[in-house]
Amino acid sequence: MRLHPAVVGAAEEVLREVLRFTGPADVIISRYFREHPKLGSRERNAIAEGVYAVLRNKLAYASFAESGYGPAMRRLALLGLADAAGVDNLGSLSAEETEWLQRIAQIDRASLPVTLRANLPQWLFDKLVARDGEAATLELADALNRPAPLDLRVNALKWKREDVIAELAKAPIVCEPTPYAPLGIRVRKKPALQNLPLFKEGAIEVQDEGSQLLTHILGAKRGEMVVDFCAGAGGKTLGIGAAMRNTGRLYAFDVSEKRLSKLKPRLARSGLSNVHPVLIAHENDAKVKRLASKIDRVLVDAPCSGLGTLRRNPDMKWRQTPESIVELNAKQVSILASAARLLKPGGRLVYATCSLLDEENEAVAQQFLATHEGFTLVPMKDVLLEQKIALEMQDYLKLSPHLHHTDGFFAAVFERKK
Ligand SMILES: C[S@@+](CC[C@H](N)C(=O)[O-])C[C@H]1O[C@@H](n2cnc3c(N)ncnc32)[C@H](O)[C@@H]1O
Repeated sequence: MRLHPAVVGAAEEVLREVLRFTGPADVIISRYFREHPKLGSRERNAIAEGVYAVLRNKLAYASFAESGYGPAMRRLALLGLADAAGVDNLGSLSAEETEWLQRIAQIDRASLPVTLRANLPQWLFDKLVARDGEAATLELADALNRPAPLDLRVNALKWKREDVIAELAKAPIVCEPTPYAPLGIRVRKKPALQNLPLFKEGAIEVQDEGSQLLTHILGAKRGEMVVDFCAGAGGKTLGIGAAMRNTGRLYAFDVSEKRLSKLKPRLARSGLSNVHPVLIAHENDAKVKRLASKIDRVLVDAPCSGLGTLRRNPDMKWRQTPESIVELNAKQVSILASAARLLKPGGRLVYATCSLLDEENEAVAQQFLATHEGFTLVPMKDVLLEQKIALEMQDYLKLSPHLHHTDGFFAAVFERKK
């Protein structure tokens, strides 16, 4: 069915704003939809997916848009919409525009120069090629430039995974268990979940399989004292609280009141009563210091470049710069040092990011070990064995979309010496 002709102008307007990179693309898109309530759901979907397609393929599309007709922003919008909805579903195109889009569709992407195929900013492309080589970088870029599947986590307090899969099948929603995360479900298409009874009663949450694995790596147990240092809206907090079987005490720290406030309704749905959200001013806040040496496990899901989540947030690659990575790096080191003071002897500290860059990952872990004699590295392969997770890793967890079909994640586990 053809889309309303207004989608092209709307996509153009949204793109103009998004490509200024003054804020996250999802926030700009949601605001536009709030301000334009008459747009239908198919149109909204095509506009959002079309804008995301431009962000994913920006370099290649900019080169394609050197040919074509009409204003440059319209050409980009048409390329994105054609990718998201198909040329035949776009109404109101001129004959030349349709013919142009059909010509572009014939281009063999493998014949493009490597930088256009990768669609990464030059600094990032160069960094990855220097580390992994060109072939592996292109494979990684290809996986990062595709939309992510929809993964769910089952709330183990309330349901078993196989029962949720059977219940979803009745909807009917086609899904399967995730290969590595024991409570994960991968959904084939992207159905609306918000109105499902399973969602309303807190049996499921949307969470990438990689993110779920971090919760298991922390290994929190019944009755323990645990801190989720950078809890945000609580993606991982909810999984940790359930792993603790709603016992013990789980502090959810964050410096963002807005993000922590999004945790509240999720907590209410989850049935957890062991979680204590705590707004802190910074990582050295007195509220943190009060818990020094009292905690069994701390997760530092550090603020990072987010370059491992480009499947969901393709704008991040254009918004990050080498300078922003340096700033984030200083924050990561400082948060990790403060979090380390919380641990009891024998306690475990997990440092995690959704970055693909060594300077946010191994380099931070190695610097931590070099400056914290009281801690040792627990090799990731041992942690995964303890948790019965069938993933081949050495010292660290390194998940990558082209190898594991998850977002890109890194994790290191440290233990405070007894
Ligand atoms: C990667 S996000 C966390 C995502 C969250 N753990 C989840 O699973 O949904 C990083 C978080 O760190 C928070 N943050 C930034 N600086 C911080 C600091 N100094 N101390 C604690 N949290 C901080 C940010 O507000 C953000 O919510």
